[in-house]
Amino acid sequence: MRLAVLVNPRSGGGRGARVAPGVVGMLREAGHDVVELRGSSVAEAAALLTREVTRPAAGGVPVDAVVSVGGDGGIHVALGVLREHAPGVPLGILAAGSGNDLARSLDLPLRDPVTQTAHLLASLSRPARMLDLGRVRPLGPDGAVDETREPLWFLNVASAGVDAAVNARANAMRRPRGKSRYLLGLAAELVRFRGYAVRVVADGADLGDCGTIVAVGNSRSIGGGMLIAPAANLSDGLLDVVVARTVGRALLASVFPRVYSGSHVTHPIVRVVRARTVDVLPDPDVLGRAPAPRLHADGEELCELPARVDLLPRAIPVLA
Ligand SMILES: Nc1ncnc2c1ncn2[C@@H]1O[C@H](COP(=O)(O)OP(=O)(O)OP(=O)(O)O)[C@@H](O)[C@H]1O
Repeated sequence: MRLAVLVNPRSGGGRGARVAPGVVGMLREAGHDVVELRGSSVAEAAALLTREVTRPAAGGVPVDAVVSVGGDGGIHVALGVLREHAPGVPLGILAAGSGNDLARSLDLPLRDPVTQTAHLLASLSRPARMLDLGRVRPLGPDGAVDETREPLWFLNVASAGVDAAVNARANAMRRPRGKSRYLLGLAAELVRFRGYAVRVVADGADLGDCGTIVAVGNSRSIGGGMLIAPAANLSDGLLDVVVARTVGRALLASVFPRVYSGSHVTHPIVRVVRARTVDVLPDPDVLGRAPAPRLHADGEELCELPARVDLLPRAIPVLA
């Protein structure tokens, strides 16, 4: 098979760069024709992959699968290119990031690159799993989808509550690497927490003040295994919407750690609903809350509010 391997050298504090040569070597030894792509930025990586997957149109050799060596951000880049230029080409995942939440949800091996590559090789001979693809579209002032903007894609969880604010903080940090960034970000956010002015409408039902947690889950975890939407299923055609109303700092500090195990969903301030279409809207700041954070997903910033989140059911083939 011809495989395009997109390496994110920055992922996992350099783990992507370290494991890539061994991964590519094993794939070649197994008889695959591998082209390794390494950009120094997201834009460069996307351009390299676009060139590779659009070669067939110019009479070149078609790519049979794209493999992301990186974290959820690396997968996000590959996903955007595949969606736009080669929607039928399956995506393989070699988890080499800090959080690796999609790989966790798919029960892929996370640690030893030899085991990971062996798993990837085996998955190449099985039919791909068709996963629901999360779509985010900014809304215009009239409340309708702004058709002048391109849709944004995600596989894990789209958020606009405390988890998005923590994500924004973690992304802005240069150090430490890995999961402890999220903890530091959480501590910094908790100190000044006063709720966010955000409201959620799920399949037409207004869920009201959602000033603490707004998580729209296609899959279940964020931040390296925090089970924010513990019952989310990647191929059920539905979004698991997990929200919590505005609460004080002390209550938030006692409830939020339960996200690690997923047991927050049984707390009275938390509501979970399943929906197909979810509008995340700025709320008038009547309670002295902070402006809502921008919508984040797969560890990346997506767009400002208001925005509509929905799914394309079983739209993305993934090797798992
Ligand atoms: N192919 C790429 N080449 C260069 N930079 C990339 C590429 N893909 C993503 N990036 C950038 O690198 C950052 C980190 O990527 P990634 O998410 O893969 O690693 P991580 O943050 O260590 O893992 P995780 O998201 O699973 O916690 C992304 O936020 C993005 O800005």
